[in-house]
Amino acid sequence: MSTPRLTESLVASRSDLRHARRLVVKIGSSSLTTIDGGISVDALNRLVADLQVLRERGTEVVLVSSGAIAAGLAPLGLGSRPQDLATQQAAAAVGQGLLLAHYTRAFTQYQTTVSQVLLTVEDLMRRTQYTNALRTLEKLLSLGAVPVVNENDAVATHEIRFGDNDRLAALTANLLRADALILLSDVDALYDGPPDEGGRQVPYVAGPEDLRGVTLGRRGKAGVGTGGMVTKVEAAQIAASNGIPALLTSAPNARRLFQGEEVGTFFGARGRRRGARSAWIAHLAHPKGRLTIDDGAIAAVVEGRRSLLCAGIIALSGDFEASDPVEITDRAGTVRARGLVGYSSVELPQMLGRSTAELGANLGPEYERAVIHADDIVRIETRL
Ligand SMILES: Nc1ncnc2c1ncn2[C@@H]1O[C@H](COP(=O)(O)OP(=O)(O)O)[C@@H](O)[C@H]1O
Ligand SMILES: N[C@@H](CCC(=O)OP(=O)(O)O)C(=O)O
Repeated sequence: MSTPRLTESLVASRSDLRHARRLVVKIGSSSLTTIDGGISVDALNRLVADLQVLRERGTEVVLVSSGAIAAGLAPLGLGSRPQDLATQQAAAAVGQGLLLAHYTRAFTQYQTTVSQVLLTVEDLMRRTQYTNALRTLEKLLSLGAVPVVNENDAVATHEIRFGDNDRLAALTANLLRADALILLSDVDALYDGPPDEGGRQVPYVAGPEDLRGVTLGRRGKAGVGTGGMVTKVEAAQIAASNGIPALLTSAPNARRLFQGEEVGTFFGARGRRRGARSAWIAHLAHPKGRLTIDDGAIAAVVEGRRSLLCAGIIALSGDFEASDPVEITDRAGTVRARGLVGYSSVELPQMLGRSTAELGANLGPEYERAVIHADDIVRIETRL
């Protein structure tokens, strides 16, 4: 696998987009569909032409495209987006191939090869699978192919599916250490309230404090998208908190955005750029258990970035093995960090509250290790 790209993002403002080495661009169903719910070949061709502008100036592009379910509706004689999972999956299974055929045709005009990468959350939750996904995507990019990513809807279940492709795109941007995440929707920017009810544009979001007065709607007027603005802002926040700026605008504005014009909403990157592994711990790994720790341990682990020692653990729950991901909560139950635990849930109860020296003396020197090493802990920003 190639070396993780830990250098800072090259994108600090819209005008820096021209210098981006790698961008993850996500387009939602509402931007790819016609009024009757089918795929709009014109919209898709326009997007591909815009992405080609990026590629021609040397930017690697990964496209996260929704639209499989929409593309499958007409061939199956379905009038509108189905509500039940089985029919959605059937529509996606029919539509995904058609969607990719449209992309293949559109990119072929520019002699560009496309590839299809279908992911489930499971793929990114298990470390070996996420490493494989990363390696495949890196290889595709190095070979000059454009990865077109979507959720593997046909096999995903409610329990394991990504909330939506906005989140999938943010996680893909993290995985690939992109310079920015671009979210293209049917709305030209984030508004401080529903745009059709007089909301005003928010051009810049520096952090969660800028979102305090903002009302986010769930479903767009087109009715074909799944997440509305809530999931877009969550995705932007995931990226930004991992050092990757995010830009939100409408698909027709993409060209102007790529040229550095002041369109859309820019979510400034905060915090340190995390390696793919830290991002995995923070956002993907499915926690197998929970450790509740006291105030002193919160200060050491969350604020002081030190390892978690046994003496600070008040309670634990769950069934986990050594090296499994667990959540670290404070006394109030708020998740403050995640980490890869060094002991199993069978070993830990007898160790609780004891000092490292005591553990070494009573259980042997192999128990003198921290419960979670500082390198395996990722702090979680308090959610919106
Ligand atoms: N505060 C807000 N700012 C901008 N758009 C909003 C806001 N609240 C709700 N929306 C709606 O969110 C919609 C975009 O979400 P969605 O339909 O899921 O798009 P996509 O298919 O691109 O994922 C917009 O059409 C807009 O009407
Ligand atoms: N994977 C699904 C789309 C899921 C989704 O998040 O849709 P959207 O909110 O329109 O980006 C599909 O291809 O139809």
